[in-house]
Amino acid sequence: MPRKLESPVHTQMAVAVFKNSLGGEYRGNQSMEGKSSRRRRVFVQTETGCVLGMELDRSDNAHTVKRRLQIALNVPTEESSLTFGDMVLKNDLSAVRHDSPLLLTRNFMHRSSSTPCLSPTGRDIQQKDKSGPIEILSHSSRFAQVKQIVHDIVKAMKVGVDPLPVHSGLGGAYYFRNSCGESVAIIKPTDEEPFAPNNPKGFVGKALGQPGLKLSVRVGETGFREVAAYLLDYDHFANVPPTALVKVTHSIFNVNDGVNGNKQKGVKAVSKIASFQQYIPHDFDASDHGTSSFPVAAVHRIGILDIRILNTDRHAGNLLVRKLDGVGRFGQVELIPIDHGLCLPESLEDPYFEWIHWPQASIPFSEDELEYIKKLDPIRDSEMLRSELPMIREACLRVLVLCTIFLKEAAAYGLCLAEIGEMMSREFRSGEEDPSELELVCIEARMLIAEREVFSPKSEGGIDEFQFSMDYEEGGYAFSPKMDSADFMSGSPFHYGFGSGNGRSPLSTLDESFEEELESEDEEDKRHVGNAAAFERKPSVLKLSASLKNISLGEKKQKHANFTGTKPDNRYLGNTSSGHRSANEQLPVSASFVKVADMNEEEWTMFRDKFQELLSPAFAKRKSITLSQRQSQRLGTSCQF
Ligand SMILES: Nc1ncnc2c1ncn2[C@@H]1O[C@H](COP(=O)(O)OP(=O)(O)OP(=O)(O)O)[C@@H](O)[C@H]1O
Repeated sequence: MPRKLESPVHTQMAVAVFKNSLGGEYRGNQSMEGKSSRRRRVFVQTETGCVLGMELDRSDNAHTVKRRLQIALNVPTEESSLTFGDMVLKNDLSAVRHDSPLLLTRNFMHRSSSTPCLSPTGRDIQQKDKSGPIEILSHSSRFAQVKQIVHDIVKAMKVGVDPLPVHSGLGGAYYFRNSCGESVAIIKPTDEEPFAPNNPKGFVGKALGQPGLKLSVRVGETGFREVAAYLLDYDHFANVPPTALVKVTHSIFNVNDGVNGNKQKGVKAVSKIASFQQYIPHDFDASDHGTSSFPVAAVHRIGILDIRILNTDRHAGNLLVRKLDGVGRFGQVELIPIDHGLCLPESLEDPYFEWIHWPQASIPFSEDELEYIKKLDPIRDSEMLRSELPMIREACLRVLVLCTIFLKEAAAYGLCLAEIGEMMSREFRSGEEDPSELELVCIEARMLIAEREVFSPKSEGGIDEFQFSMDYEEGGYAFSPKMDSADFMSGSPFHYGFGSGNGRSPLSTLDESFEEELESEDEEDKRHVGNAAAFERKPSVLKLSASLKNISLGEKKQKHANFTGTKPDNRYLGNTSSGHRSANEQLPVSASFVKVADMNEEEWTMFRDKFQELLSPAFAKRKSITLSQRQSQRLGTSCQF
């Protein structure tokens, strides 16, 4: 055994800061800041939620990290990968920054709720944790407010003020309090999200890293999205409460026993990676109150944020309302947007914008709002997020870039919030889901760059090879959920707070995905028909561009069906998923009409340019639809604002 692996393990249940052979003891953030850059602390999380803090030095590699995990947590680490966002870490750990959360994932595809939980019992490894009870996983000044709240909570914990569990919502959440007993923060551990191994409300069954409630958002990855929404909310424009990623240690947190998903009793302090958000005192949420009193500017600002981040979960319960005048008259309420865990999906998705039919959303943007939108720079945003949240996936950033470009161009064209939101939303007709107008533009842009590659003299394989690879490299569906629909239906909390506007819910998306999974098996058979058949399909693929050019809203479904079969099978959009998982494992193909992760840098740049070019005709079409709708409904001057 290498010398450094013999060093003592400091851990307390799932808590640990692993001291390496350099012998230094971790004493919190301050001491790390003073140390040389040779030493970095990281937090390694297993798929079942155990967290081990350890200090790395330059000679460390994935193997040594895994060995330490094996010793400290008694978990098998063979056949597993150490991942950091999109990256699978091998020998070189230089990309891993101080305080980064890493994930240990097993390489087998079909994991289920019956997979034994690897949470340590604590008996073998109980030692004192050297780190503080709450540590912000960043030293950025952007989290100054959070730092102050953390300080207050730690003081309160020392005098015995304990957190309280939050009963609403599907995930595990806890109100942490100050010395006066007032709630000052809400903490949501990443391993207690819906379907995550330690969810306290019975919604378990998946490992961290697998597709979650939304198929394009992995289990355990909602925390960094909450932080991303806060970081992107420049000048506190939309009023997102200060949010950070933390490592937090407390006995209140939930740990399930792995086999049945039952709560473990008598568990001592456990460490979790969690989102930490300032608690904002409020009077009610937007589902409890008429929306007509909401200020136009507040609705616009939240809508602008939702569009940029493609929020798939802006239901009324995720808008807190505070009365400013004690009564809550028109304009005298403040809106606080919360719960951004399902934003920035890894591929274009159907967003959920509760505000879409509110009259405020049909009022044109103000000069200030247009100025704010004009100044948005999605490339700069991406760089900022990469630097503040190094685990963020490139696919999420590409979605941010596309949606921000879409917003900027649409606002400059003169579209209002409701029109932009509608263009991003899918339509459901006769039980079928149509791609949104935004997605159609993306499909068209991908078609055009694919055609360009086919006809380019530089194209190496020529048409046959190109077509063959399109047909054979499309995404295999790697994820096989073990829960059946009965499992999903069994918990009434699923009916809580979702999709009140259009009757859709994440549940229906899940059901659809199962159907599509079955269908994709048929597709799989069809794919293995050989090169000749693949070549046969070429003309229809090449014709798609032309056929989509004159697409109208009413024709969308039909045209799309002509292209892809009957469902979104994305022959342009998928990628191979082998028998082994990687950090960049593709999400299920059926989750999206448009993928963004599978393009290389050059394709992505070409795609972005094409996308931008295609926007103005799409906006013109939308404007004419709005006008004709207004005429037919005689709504022209009925607006009350
Ligand atoms: N920043 C905050 N300030 C005050 N209360 C909050 C805050 N964030 C969340 N809450 C309260 O906690 C409840 C649960 O939070 P949240 O909706 O974020 O959890 P969730 O498990 O993600 O819920 P859902 O299942 O609706 O997605 C909210 O309904 C709200 O009442």
